[in-house]
Amino acid sequence: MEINNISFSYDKKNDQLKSVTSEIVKGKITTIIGPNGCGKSTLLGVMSNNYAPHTGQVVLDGKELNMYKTKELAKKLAVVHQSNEAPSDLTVEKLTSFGRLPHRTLFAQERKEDEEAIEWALTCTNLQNKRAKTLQQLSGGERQRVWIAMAIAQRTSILFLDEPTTFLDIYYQIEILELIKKLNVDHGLTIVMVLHDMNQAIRYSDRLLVMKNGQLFMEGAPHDIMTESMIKSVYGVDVIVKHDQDTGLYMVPVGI
Ligand SMILES: Nc1ncnc2c1ncn2[C@@H]1O[C@H](COP(=O)(O)OP(=O)(O)OP(=O)(O)O)[C@@H](O)[C@H]1O
Repeated sequence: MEINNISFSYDKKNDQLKSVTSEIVKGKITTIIGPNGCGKSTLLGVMSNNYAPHTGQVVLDGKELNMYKTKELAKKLAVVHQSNEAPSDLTVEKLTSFGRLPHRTLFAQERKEDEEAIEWALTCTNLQNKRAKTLQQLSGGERQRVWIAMAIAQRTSILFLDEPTTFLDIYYQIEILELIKKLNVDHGLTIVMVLHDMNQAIRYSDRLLVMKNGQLFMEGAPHDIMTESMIKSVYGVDVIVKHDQDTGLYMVPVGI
């Protein structure tokens, strides 16, 4: 996916994205980081054709995003949004099956291919035993896995996740990030996610897009770009960057 000179405004006065140019590399995990309000979710929204940029274009597989029909794009790209709501009486299996809608025609019966995709999604997310449960019977971590199951049941090669670990305790955060990694390594999904935790971003990403004030401030491999001066410029926070033989690169905030 190519992101070519994207500018976007919600109110047609101030640009929330300013001339953003980048590339999402196939088969890699790319994480968008940056301070609150810098435009991470907005960029994800433009990259999934939710918002139309007023300049520039996003090109997926050689075709501009706005040239795709909704269903056609939904066969290539799935999104797990920041907050999700569903009627509380729907079961895990039913919600997961909604991921198949782009592949079905009106009134069509579920086909073998749909059943297989749903089973695959439930297995990947370890929800087979929870399939008959409703959302309100699940923990926050399990609920997040249901939204991921629904998205991957779409069987796309690209998966976007906006802050997938928010509101989860550290155990469930790691569980979700390990699941995302597995989807990337074992199933070849191209991942683009937004994260706030920089140490998790370093650990789970091949590439980082660092945003500041609606602009792409820097991009590259975590080891190349995560420096004390970069964090200070972007977040205004003093950090110490450490290299550990076992855990790799990590950073410790020391003040503002
Ligand atoms: N629907 C909207 N209408 C108008 N302005 C919006 C809308 N959504 C976001 N904004 C504004 O656009 C800017 C970028 O917001 P965005 O949500 O993309 O930032 P973010 O980096 O994802 O923030 P956070 O880390 O807090 O989730 C902010 O100034 C925000 O107030």
